[in-house]
Amino acid sequence: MPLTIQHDDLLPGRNFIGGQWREAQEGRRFDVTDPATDAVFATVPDSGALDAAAALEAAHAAFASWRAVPAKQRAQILRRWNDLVLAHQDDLGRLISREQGKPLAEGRGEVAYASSYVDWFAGEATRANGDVIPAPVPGRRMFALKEPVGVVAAITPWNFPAAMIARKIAPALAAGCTVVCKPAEDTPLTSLALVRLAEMAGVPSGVLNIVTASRQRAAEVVDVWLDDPRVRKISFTGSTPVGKHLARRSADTLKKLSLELGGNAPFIVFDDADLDAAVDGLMVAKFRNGGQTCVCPNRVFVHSAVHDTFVDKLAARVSALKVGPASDEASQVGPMINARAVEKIERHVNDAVERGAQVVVGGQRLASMGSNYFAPTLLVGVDSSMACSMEETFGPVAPVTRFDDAADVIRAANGTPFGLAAYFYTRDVRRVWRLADALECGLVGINEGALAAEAAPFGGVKESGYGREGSVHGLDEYVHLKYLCQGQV
Ligand SMILES: NC(=O)c1ccc[n+]([C@@H]2O[C@H](COP(=O)([O-])OP(=O)(O)OC[C@H]3O[C@@H](n4cnc5c(N)ncnc54)[C@H](O)[C@@H]3O)[C@@H](O)[C@H]2O)c1
Ligand SMILES: O=C[C@H](O)CS(=O)(=O)O
Repeated sequence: MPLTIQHDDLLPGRNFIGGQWREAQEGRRFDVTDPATDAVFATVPDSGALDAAAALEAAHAAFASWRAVPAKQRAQILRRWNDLVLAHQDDLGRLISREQGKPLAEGRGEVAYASSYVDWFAGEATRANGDVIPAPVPGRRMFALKEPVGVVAAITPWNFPAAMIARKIAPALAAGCTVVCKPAEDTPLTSLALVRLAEMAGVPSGVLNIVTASRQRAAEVVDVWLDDPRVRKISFTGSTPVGKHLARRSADTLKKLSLELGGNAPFIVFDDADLDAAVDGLMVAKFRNGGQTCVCPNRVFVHSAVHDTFVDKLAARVSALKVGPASDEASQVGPMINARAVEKIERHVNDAVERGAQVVVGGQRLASMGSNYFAPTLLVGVDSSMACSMEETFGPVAPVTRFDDAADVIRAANGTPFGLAAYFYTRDVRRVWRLADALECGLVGINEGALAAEAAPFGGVKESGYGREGSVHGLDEYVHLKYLCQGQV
């Protein structure tokens, strides 16, 4: 099925600054490619410092009036945005699949997922309650108010181009903040389409601004925002090295930061687990988006007593996965995002094999399909010395390690600088709580492979970052508390 868009006005192809669709001031553009074919199918502005500064001016100018808009009205605008997102679910799903490569069902599913955050934060806008504090001394009244922090810079990755934008922009607007956004260079079109729908929903001029830039110019754009004291918050999802750079560079102006960074999730199968459920959970968690998800299991630990049975069941499922372009409705695993991604996956598999792992399924590129395809892969005999155990592979590779002792596997699971997600399967209720306490991470799947939900707090610990998106805590990332103390009462 061709991934064509029915509504051309979803493809503005320009930056949105101060309520106007504009070319980059230096007039440059860069290519957007279809990862299924490597064909260029669109171009967008290759912005620089001038565009970043203009977006910031617009956001700063709009802040005073936007924060004064009653919360109920901000919520209504967000709801209109959400209605438009859902009304364009098919087009947006096709756009995501076209520029990101995920199967069409996942593209459509991501639109619904993105929408769930807009809907959620429309509700949260009206519940940004403060506190009335019992005064410890007579003659005083004490209050804590929630105030929007100011201009927010949102910097997003390519793997969930709609959901990551929604998860940042919706709470920022709900709180009364204005936004400058730089989407990932691999997937700018979905972000521009969402901003176009926000414009149609009535988000006022200057409140939401977006500038696109190539990989080479991303830092030039973001540095303008990092260095300017008027940007009060950076909300970033992406790799840990870039997250650390943002934290360092924004230190001089002491901005508030949310950093949703890389993971290295363990997936542990105990000897008393329901093995069919564990295989189901691993398939969902590992192969969603071709393994390019920050919460994907990156290390699979299986108890020796069930190892061979589990591996046999898993091998049958992995070999049955249908790889293909998103334009084929039957595809379950699409192309990887780009050549760099495939090179990393190949390096991890080759390194594992050289160090003694065995390939049970897959293990190589699918070059006949295109340059960005890698076969769904199952490795056994993996150990902690291998690159695939230490670094996030971000691809369709399930590396299995055998274990015998619960204390050892907890140590191994925690033996990484990262701490985003972890999963385990067991029927022992005491073990459930021991593991839930012991695992060093922000999200735990207990006999469950699908974790994310707008109502849940999403975020990591250690070098997976800090801050939480979604849930009743998500809005707090975009407000500060102001304490009022009234005397002579
Ligand atoms: N924790 C989470 O919620 C979460 C969610 C999705 C992705 N991720 C992580 O993101 C990574 C994959 O995404 P990616 O490759 O797009 O990450 P990335 O860090 O390379 O890029 C993310 C964004 O940062 C921008 N960027 C790159 N270099 C920059 C610089 N020097 N200064 C300013 N901005 C810069 C990019 O243009 C892009 O918009 C993985 O590690 C994945 O785990 C984490
Ligand atoms: O890649 C990271 C995500 O945050 C995706 S999800 O929220 O887990 O769907």
